[in-house]
Amino acid sequence: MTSSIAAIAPNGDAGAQGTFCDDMWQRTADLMGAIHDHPFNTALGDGTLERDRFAFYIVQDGRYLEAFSKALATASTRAADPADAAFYAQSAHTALAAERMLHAGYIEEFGLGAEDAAGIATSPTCLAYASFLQATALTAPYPVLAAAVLPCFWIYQDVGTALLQKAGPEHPYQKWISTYSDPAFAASVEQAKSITDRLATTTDPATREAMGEAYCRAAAYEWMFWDSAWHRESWPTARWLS
Ligand SMILES: Cc1ncc(C[n+]2csc(CCO)c2C)c(N)n1
Repeated sequence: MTSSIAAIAPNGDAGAQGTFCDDMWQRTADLMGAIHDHPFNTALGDGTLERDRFAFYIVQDGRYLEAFSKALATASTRAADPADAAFYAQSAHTALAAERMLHAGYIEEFGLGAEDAAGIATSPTCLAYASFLQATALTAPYPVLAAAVLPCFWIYQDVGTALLQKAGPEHPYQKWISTYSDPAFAASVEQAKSITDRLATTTDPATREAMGEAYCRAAAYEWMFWDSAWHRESWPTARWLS
């Protein structure tokens, strides 16, 4: 099964039998395998991930979370259903409050001061993913925005629960793993999925197709985000302009 964006069937035909989420899970099956097998995640799982790589990831992720939280806040303002609006507003808060607390703990543990972190440029991949989400939030139909934010929830739960199977209590990145394998987080993933499924069934075929593209694009960015942290991605232009 290919997971390329080009493989999305016109008018979402491939998903005619299943829910939108089932359809997306199938289309991204190969990509999900690559995310689980990525050296960043295998090293994160067996506890051998170098601190510098994790620190780079944490700093980039802090920037990502600021942008992602704004995209969620925008989803809240655009949701017609008050329960959906409350869910996205709550998630916008969680992204900044709970997850950034996790980040602040690691930044302190790594001895990275605010100035050290400020000296690390936002990576091309982090900026691209954040910009994609914010552009989608402001210019795409609301169901497309719901699809674009879904991989962030769903993929982290999938990776977090897989890592939990491998990690013992003494694991160096235990707090990160517990955040994303927590049953309370699983409940929020279910809610994000059910909102998106409902929107997919009530929207027109062209919008449903655009939802599929947005989901796949965001899922691709999730792989790229791990990969950019593994390589500590920098700007190729950094020697001329910093
Ligand atoms: C690149 C990247 N993708 C997804 C997450 C996970 N995440 C970020 S905000 C949020 C929803 C509200 O808590 C979730 C699940 C992350 N940290 N970094």
